[in-house]
Amino acid sequence: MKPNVVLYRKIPDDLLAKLQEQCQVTYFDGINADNRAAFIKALAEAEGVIGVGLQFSDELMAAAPKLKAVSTISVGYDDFNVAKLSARGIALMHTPGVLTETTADTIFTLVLCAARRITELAEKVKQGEWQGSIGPDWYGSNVHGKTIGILGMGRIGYAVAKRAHFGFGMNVIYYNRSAKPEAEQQLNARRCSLDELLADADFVCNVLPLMPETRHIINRDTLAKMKPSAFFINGGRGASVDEAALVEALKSGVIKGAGLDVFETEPLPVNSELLSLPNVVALPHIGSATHETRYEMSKMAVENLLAALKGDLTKHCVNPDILR
Ligand SMILES: NC(=O)c1ccc[n+]([C@@H]2O[C@H](COP(=O)([O-])OP(=O)(O)OC[C@H]3O[C@@H](n4cnc5c(N)ncnc54)[C@H](O)[C@@H]3O)[C@@H](O)[C@H]2O)c1
Ligand SMILES: O=C(O)[C@H](O)CO
Repeated sequence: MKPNVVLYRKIPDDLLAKLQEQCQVTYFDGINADNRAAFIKALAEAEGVIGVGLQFSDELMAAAPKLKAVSTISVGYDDFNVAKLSARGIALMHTPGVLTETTADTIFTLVLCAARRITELAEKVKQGEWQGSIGPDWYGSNVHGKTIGILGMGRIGYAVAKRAHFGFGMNVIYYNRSAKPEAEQQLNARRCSLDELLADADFVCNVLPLMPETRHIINRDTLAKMKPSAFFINGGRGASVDEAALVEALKSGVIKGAGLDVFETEPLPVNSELLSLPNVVALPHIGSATHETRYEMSKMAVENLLAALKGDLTKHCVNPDILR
């Protein structure tokens, strides 16, 4: 008999067909207040779950007693409690690698947009405010030749650093749990302490995964250690930043500006003070959001789930130890 699977995010038709060939699929086009009860009901028979953008709470875990595998269509897996999944022998699969270069493109776009005030000034042009030759009040800051500090020199951190080093002649420093010899050899990157990075970087660029140690790693104290001319770029997770402290730092000139793809609450509430600050570039969590990359992520997530339901955890499994 085909295993029951609950899909809670739209995926391309050919990938849905592939999933349906091997599984009995119950599909939800995202979970909201109207369909949550039906979703919870469907979880009762689910051996597999696949989707993204939903906190997989204790309530949802309890509603899924037959669950064997969860496949998130993302590389970040902070929506899941890995220890609790592992304790129940449930495999957690994710999509590393396929989104690395696209996400690095987005993050570097934020570096450029924040430094050169691209969205702010483009808006002024549209509003008819470009009435003469521009002066220093519309100038930005150089990117080339500056120092970029990468928080989290993993796959995406390295891809950002590669762009900075080869494309913009930037000096690369990084803060990471372990040393990254490839970055040191290929990009002349230097590993340093968090404090050192904050003091030296012209662009502090967060690509750390969200976990207890990285929650609010950017806060009032760490922001105060940055240069007043520096920019903070967030391409990791919103909750790595104390947003109230960031707003304060941006308003009071503790730092110069920010480029943000992720936020503590998403979608970013329309009354967020961040939206009223001219020195903030805010994007709607589009790190990996290209047609090509989102297709590859869905494909990998479907393949991951099918493999995990057959007991194959050799690829893209966060907790393969459950087999021991
Ligand atoms: N904005 C987006 O759309 C988007 C897209 C993809 C990924 N992301 C985020 O980026 C994160 C990184 O993705 P990746 O593929 O580069 O992951 P990765 O695992 O390759 O890299 C993470 C790096 O952080 C380091 N690290 C982890 N915890 C640390 C700690 N406490 N202190 C210091 N270093 C630590 C790891 O050693 C690793 O080198 C994801 O977890 C996700 O949250 C965001
Ligand atoms: O972690 C990821 O893959 C991105 O944030 C997309 O959700």
